[in-house]
Amino acid sequence: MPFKKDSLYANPLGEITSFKFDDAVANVFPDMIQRSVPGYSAIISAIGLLAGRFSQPGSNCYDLGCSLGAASLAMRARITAADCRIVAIDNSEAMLERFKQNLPANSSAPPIDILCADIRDVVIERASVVVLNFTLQFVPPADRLALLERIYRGLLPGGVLILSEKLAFEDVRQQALQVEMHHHFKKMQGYSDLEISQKRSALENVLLAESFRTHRSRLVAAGFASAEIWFQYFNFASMIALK
Ligand SMILES: C[S@@+](CC[C@H](N)C(=O)[O-])C[C@H]1O[C@@H](n2cnc3c(N)ncnc32)[C@H](O)[C@@H]1O
Ligand SMILES: O=C(O)C(=O)C[C@]1(C(=O)O)C=C[C@@H](O)C=C1
Repeated sequence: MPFKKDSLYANPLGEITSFKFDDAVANVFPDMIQRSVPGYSAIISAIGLLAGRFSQPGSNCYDLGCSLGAASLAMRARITAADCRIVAIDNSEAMLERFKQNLPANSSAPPIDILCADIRDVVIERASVVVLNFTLQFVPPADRLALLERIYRGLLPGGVLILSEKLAFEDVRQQALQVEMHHHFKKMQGYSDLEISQKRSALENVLLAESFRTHRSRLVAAGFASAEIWFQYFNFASMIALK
């Protein structure tokens, strides 16, 4: 199934419906995320490097909200610890169908189990690496602490959570500037003003971004020993939380 250029918001839409990870989005997702998230490729590569560093023999590496499996594949290419298993979970059938169809066979690399489930319901166990790459922002805020607590409990000593999110800023001028610069980034990637504004409306009340301060205090409340940003490009950041 070839992936196409994202033009979902290119024409005026009478009514803008809430953003969903449906067939239409899954069909264009690699192009959409690459042109929408500044630094996406760098983050995916680094997830592979971090999985190489943190994976422990006989452990599970989770990709929560895996979409088409970019982070799972980056981890698979870098894990050298024996008997690891990658568990990739998403609740979008449209995404997982395409992930399975495009998964290159590699019998010498860790197996990837692909599960269709809500990440708020799955058991996390014997984990050395857990990835939430632009997924927590779509989980209702009231459910975020419980999810992070379950991840923390499922991590082995020495385990890591890689949490990438669109950020919000407490300072009003910072917030306005970073959003403006993100929109400039999207224009540079070929999106029109109409595409940018219609997508923004579709994401309203669906993608709920929070500040780094909120993320860090929640991670600490969930049990993590420390949490730091290792990458940021405007209002998109990736954090490392250590057990
Ligand atoms: C922005 S995409 C993630 C991109 C992907 N991690 C990557 O690195 O390419 C967010 C994904 O999270 C999934 N998702 C959102 N909420 C979820 C939930 N409660 N349970 C499972 N998957 C969820 C969506 O279906 C979507 O595929
Ligand atoms: O396009 C935007 O403005 C975004 O916020 C980017 C974003 C994300 O951060 O997940 C939103 C939805 C799509 O899944 C791809 C990227």
